[in-house]
Amino acid sequence: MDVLEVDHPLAKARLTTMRDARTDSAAFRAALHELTLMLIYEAMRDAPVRVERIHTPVARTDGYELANPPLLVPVLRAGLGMADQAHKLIPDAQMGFVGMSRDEETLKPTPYMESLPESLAGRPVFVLDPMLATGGSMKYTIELLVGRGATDVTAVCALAAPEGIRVLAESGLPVRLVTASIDERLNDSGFIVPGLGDAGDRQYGAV
Ligand SMILES: O=P(O)(O)OC[C@H]1O[C@H](OP(=O)(O)OP(=O)(O)O)[C@H](O)[C@@H]1O
Ligand SMILES: O=c1cc[nH]c(=O)[nH]1
Ligand SMILES: [Mg+2]
Repeated sequence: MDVLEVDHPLAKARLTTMRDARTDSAAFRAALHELTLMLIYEAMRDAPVRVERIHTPVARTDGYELANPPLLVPVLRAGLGMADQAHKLIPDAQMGFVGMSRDEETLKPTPYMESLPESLAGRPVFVLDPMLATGGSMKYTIELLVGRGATDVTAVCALAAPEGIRVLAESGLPVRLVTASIDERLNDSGFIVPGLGDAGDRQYGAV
């Protein structure tokens, strides 16, 4: 599996804000918004473009537009904090939604919502979720997408644990990962270490 760790001072600075336990919800959301722009920018680096001739006020030149914009799929709740920013960079993208909540005892994902186009054949898909921990939620989401014909999935995550990366790599699913950091490990409660805590709670409050 291809893994791109976006190792950039600006990404590190936003991630530091998100990690810091003193950061309040508003500042956490703002940092995630800005980090998302950076992750999507890197994730789109090799996206195919269509070339067309245009006129500037001065001369004719080549113009470029995305040949096949990805479907954006935020995983609720925490992925919602990445959705608008990804859409800002890729305004032509369609958006689907998956709702998933991890059982904090078993660490298994419990899906509660799914709103996706019927066929994803031939369409790249970007799954937006700040956290890849055990990998259970992401694997479940990608299986849903593959069930609808997706063959080209990018998981866009602020943080990833080695355990979750291994689960995706060994799944054989057609996925690559773009993340701002591969952290050390999971703790006994399934939280990423050093991590940033619960990404949903830190944005929206504890449920
Ligand atoms: O890799 P995993 O072990 O499956 O954990 C990662 C999942 O946990 C978090 O969601 P959570 O279940 O806390 O839901 P929330 O976004 O509503 O807070 C996170 O946003 C991922 O979806
Ligand atoms: O560290 C973690 C692990 C799973 N989900 C989160 O929000 N944070
Ligand atoms: Mg949560």
